[in-house]
Amino acid sequence: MVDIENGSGYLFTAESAKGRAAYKLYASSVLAGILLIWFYRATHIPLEGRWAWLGLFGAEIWFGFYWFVTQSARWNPIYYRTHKDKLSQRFGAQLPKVDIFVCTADPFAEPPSLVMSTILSLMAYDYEPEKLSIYLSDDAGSILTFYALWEASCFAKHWLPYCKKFKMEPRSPMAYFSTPCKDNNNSNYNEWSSMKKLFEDMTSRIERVVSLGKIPEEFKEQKRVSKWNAEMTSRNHRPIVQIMIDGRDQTATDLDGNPLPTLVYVAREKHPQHHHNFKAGAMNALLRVSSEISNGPVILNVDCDMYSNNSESVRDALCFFMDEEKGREIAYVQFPQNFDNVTKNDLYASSLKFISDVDFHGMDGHGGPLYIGSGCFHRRESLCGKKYSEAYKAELRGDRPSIAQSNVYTLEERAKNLATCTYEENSQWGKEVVDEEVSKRYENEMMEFGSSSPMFVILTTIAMLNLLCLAIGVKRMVMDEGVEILDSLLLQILICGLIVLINAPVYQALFLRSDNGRMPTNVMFASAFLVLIAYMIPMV
Ligand SMILES: O=c1ccn([C@@H]2O[C@H](COP(=O)(O)OP(=O)(O)O[C@H]3O[C@H](CO)[C@@H](O)[C@H](O)[C@H]3O)[C@@H](O)[C@H]2O)c(=O)[nH]1
Ligand SMILES: [Mn+2]
Repeated sequence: MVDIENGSGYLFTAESAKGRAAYKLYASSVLAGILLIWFYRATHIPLEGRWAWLGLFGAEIWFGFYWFVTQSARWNPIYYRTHKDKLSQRFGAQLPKVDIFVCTADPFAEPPSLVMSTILSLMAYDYEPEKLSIYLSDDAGSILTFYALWEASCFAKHWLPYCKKFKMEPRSPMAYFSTPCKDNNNSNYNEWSSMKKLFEDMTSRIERVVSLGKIPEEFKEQKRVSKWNAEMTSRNHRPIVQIMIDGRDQTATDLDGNPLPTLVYVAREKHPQHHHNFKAGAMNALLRVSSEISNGPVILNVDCDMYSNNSESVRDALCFFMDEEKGREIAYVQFPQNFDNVTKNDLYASSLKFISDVDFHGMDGHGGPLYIGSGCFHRRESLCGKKYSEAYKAELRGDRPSIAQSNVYTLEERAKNLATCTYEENSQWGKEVVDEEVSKRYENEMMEFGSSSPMFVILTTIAMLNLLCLAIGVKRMVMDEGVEILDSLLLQILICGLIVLINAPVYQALFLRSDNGRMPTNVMFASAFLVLIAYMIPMV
């Protein structure tokens, strides 16, 4: 997508990874190895055991092909660097509006207190608040989440000035207050602890409301909650669009008198007869609703369980979109995802470290990786079906003519009509409830096998077969033939030993564990049967 340029006028530059010669040397040695194996195989066709030969050769060709394909994502990793200083110099107050979509679906599986920290991390972006609009899509249509959003909009009046003053990261209050105050200055510390207190009070109010399942009476009276009634359920209700903070409102300011970003609550219509298409359906509704209210030409989408850990992300993304030379070739700018809740050794490699540190940079050398669903900035046009053409000149400068000249009520009414479910049907949306024991095992880095899956049968069969072979090999060495056996079988025994070593968690799950995450008995029997067959084949 982008050439490697160092030109001083660019808003972003791409750099090739360092140490490529060493990598290429290494890759060549692997390639030589693969070719030698193929050569050996092709020139050593046995008279007997042709099937085994064919199987091995097939596997080796397949491996070689697989290895070759993966090189495309390793060969030329690209690292981008943005020049945000130039962005401000060049565009000043002419930067575009940005609409941010946060999706939530269930106030019990995705606690509103957590979702609000996500919202606050986005409201606190280092970007003109007049140009930011944050939409919370609530697929549960829950008044509890609505209440939480109102709490967050009040807390934002304290939080945004605090972020501005201390320029700290991350700006998710939950993440920020999870570590002790690093400031030794007394008055800063006092400010920190009173802010923390405010935040904790808000969180406990939200949590209380969620656990009681109903909102306080005084809130009911003051706020416009007439849209909720006793009949509505999360699966069957009219669309709700409520502008919580209207960015155009001169009186909507934080404690320092600075404007606040626009904040909108959206619950698209749900009806049992229409499929709602999960997050994709929510995103479509948000696209339409936001086009009526703010119509920002740049859209960021964030899952409610992911906060933004860098307040400059908007400016970073705009460096790509607004680059005069290359910007028009870029439809979306994606940020890597990091996870806080992985264990020390990341038992399941769930932090996607390898993908985001290696593969994605590798794919950047070929036009960029695929969209991973969250933490991604899109041009609105690219989501609305606009086709790329060479002649296209991206126009993101300045404010677009806004449709939104009307008052809040008219706007909400118009937006509501865009959030109906003409083509969305009801469907089961649920999340697995996390079992206490399962999470304890996860904390202790014990792998979860519990369910009987064909994958575990294969795994167990290979593990048991190798254990058996190792045992037989060792027995022959100790009891029968002595160490001479190593002359012919050293490599086999070594490989067997290695496989046994890496399968330690499997043996543990098979023979030593008694918790529910152990290997199911039927998997053990199926594998034992397969091992027996494999063991007997040479005898017939
Ligand atoms: O009916 C629904 C279902 C889900 N969501 C939201 O969609 C997001 C993603 O759902 P989650 O359960 O967190 O799925 P993950 O597997 O964690 O998400 C990954 O995979 C999804 C695609 O399967 C992508 O959309 C996500 O961005 C990506 O992070 C969350 O914010 C949900 O609240 C809705 O808004 N409506
Ligand atoms: Mn998620």
